[in-house]
Amino acid sequence: MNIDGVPHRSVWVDAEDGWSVHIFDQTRLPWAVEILRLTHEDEVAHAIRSMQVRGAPLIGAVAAYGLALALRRDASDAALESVAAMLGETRPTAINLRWALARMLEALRPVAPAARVAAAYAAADAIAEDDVATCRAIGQHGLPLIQAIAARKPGKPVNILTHCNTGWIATVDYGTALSVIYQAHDAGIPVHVWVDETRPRNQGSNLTAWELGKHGVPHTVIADNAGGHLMQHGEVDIVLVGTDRVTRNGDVANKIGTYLKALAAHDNKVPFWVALPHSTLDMSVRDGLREIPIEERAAEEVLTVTGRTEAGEVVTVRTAAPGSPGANPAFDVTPARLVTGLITERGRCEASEAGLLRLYPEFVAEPEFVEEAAN
Ligand SMILES: CSC[C@H]1O[C@H](OP(=O)(O)O)[C@H](O)[C@@H]1O
Repeated sequence: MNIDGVPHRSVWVDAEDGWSVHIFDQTRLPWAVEILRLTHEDEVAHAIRSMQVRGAPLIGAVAAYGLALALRRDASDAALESVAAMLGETRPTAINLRWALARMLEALRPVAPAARVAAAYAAADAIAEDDVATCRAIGQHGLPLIQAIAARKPGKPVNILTHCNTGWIATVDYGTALSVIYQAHDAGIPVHVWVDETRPRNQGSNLTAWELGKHGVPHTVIADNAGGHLMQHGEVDIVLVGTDRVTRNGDVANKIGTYLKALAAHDNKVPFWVALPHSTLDMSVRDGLREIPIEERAAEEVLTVTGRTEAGEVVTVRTAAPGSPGANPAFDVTPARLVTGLITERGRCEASEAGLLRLYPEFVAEPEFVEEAAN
């Protein structure tokens, strides 16, 4: 995707020094496009924890580069293992983080310390390039869904509801659910996107709306609680969301509020599709509700809101009553029974073990749990 016509990526190695890592500060978007130059694994860990960088596939890619940064100072076995473990603990729900670090460990453990830095950057680059190709392919496999709806309502926009941000800023490029939307828009299909604001961090109103506006995709920001009403009144043709972890039986962990959208979609017979790259699969888990760790973030995120004043100052203000406590589960789990289907880089399938194994036959044998591989 582009920013103002400039081809862009969400993470890149500095072309001048060849080793520092650049990301956007997503806590400053859409009000300012600020680039952070990361030079130490602790800066990477902070960026992930604070959501300066966020998005399941992207945090995996950035953590991979964070490991490369650490090895520049200490490429020992002990450093390799301890930094991978530290980065793996920054956020618990998105399996992509552990998937990427497991891939890095698999690539680097056999390499002599003296050759590890070059190998680490090569492995991190491979993860990033894999994500770009994967997310582009997700868009291509999702496109027929939009085309089929458009064919049934010629000349009218396909109304798509999406939750959180699953665009190019949440991945290395293209996005997941938004990759489908971009490809439909770029193919000339009239689309309109209902953008859930996605409290508490407003990834929808801040990031998805910014991305869609930059790309000229018609959209409307709505309160998180409006989606069910719109579905009841026939204003939503399809729900398209991303995910942070899909289990072997098709359960879907995603941003808090996704489950409620799935319930409303089910009740109104609106197709509910989930877009994901292979790095979001956790085929060692069979019961998402009981086994996927749900990140509990600071209550402050619920009790406040961040925005820009008329004077252009970005501020955070408390919106909740003084003294009231808050709770902030950052994800929820949508059971497979509420998911119409999964859109992956290999094609579409039903949200079930049989569906996933048809696309990913290599997972027939239960794999070692990814977390164990990363530790
Ligand atoms: C393609 S991003 C997938 C997923 O990640 C987001 O979580 P967060 O904003 O907390 O990093 C959100 O759940 C997206 O659906």
